[in-house]
Amino acid sequence: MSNSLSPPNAVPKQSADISSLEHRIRQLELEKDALEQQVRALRLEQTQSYRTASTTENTPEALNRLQQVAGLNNAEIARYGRQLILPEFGIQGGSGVGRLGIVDHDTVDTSNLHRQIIHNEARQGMSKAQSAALSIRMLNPHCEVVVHDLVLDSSNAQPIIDAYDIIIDGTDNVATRYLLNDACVLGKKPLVSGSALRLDGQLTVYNYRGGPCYRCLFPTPPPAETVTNCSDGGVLGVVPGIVGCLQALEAIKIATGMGSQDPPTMTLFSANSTTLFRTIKLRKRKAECIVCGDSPTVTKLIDYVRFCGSSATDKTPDLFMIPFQERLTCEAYKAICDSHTPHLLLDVREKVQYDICSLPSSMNIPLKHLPGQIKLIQESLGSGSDKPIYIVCRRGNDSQPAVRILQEHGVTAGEIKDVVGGLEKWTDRIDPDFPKY
Ligand SMILES: Nc1ncnc2c1ncn2[C@@H]1O[C@H](COP(=O)(O)OP(=O)(O)OP(=O)(O)O)[C@@H](O)[C@H]1O
Repeated sequence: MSNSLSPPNAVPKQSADISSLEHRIRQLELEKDALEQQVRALRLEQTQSYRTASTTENTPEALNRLQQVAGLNNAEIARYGRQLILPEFGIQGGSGVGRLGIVDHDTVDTSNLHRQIIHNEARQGMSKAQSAALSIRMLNPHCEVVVHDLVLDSSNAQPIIDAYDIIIDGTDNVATRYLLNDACVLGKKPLVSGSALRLDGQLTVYNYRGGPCYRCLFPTPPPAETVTNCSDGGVLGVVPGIVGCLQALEAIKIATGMGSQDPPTMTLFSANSTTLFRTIKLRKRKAECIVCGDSPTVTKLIDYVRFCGSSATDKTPDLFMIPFQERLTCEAYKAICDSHTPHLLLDVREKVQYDICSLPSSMNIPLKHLPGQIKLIQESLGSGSDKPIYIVCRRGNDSQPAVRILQEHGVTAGEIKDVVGGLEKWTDRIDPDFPKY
């Protein structure tokens, strides 16, 4: 006998199952909202109790108690006093970060000094991780700093990530960003991610309190040739400083239990905009994300250089698109110039870089404009010409796709080759007076 509340026509079993599951999901979502509200209320209570505790903290007894509870000595209390008396920090918040780990494989370069103020003039050529550790110890000899002077990759990342509570990403390549994301999801660590380019910066906290991970936002890596870093695109010195301070702030808030942005947010900074900051709300890809979603398929670290099709270091690219023997060394190009062999030298850097310095008789067409300028190139060469085209860029990265673009557009030339190592190698090997920037 049918229930009087049932619809007149019986619903097929599968649809009934789906709708009851959907009903259950809605119930669970309501329960989740209620629990999140409870957590927020408890956090508020906690902050208020810190506040009450710290109102009595000006007495010697209270300072003694603070010293015992937080394990701080008098010198540290004197040093951090201004922060300890903040109601939002109180005793627990004041006890600081126990251990800082620094990962970097690179050495300090002159071009780093306008923005990476943890290094200085005298440290050029020194390991960046060592130099940063030195500066931190000079600021506070009690701080424990661990130096990881290495390229972080899938063979070594997980144990390093697992040894820390919060991970801060300031790297400059997508392969390492995906690596860090996956290692943080697998190791259940919040990832405070920051980036800066030209006049703009970005800040996001990933994988924190059920929020999205980097792959929720960027499920697939961008094509390698569309990614620009500071060395190619430039950066205003203060911008990474602003982003770095925001990253430090989020890390401190997470460490002290104040919590991070809620709901999860991407903060965009633009030195060129009148408001400077704007924010975008982020959502987790609950079902679809292959790392942090409902049915993850990435359960261990993969080869991120292959996955992204781009190198994890911008100094020694290890993914050449064109085999070395099909390219031209600086020495070979110098010989061509010395023998006055007719050719077209194409410089595919951005115009601002070309204006800083360029090789004689070169023609400047930035890589991104190349497909639209094929006719001009062919005209400069003379149609049906067997004159060769040589292509140069800053470091020998952009010149490779440029060769491919000309080949794909059917440019007829004697040969089309690019110069290995670009103008940087030209300075190192051929002309030390040619500016390096
Ligand atoms: N996989 C990695 N392992 C270790 N360090 C990394 C890794 N990927 C990036 N880094 C480091 O991240 C830092 C990023 O800093 P930044 O973007 O200013 O680039 P840079 O290499 O210092 O400068 P430039 O690109 O202008 O030469 C660099 O010091 C780089 O060595």
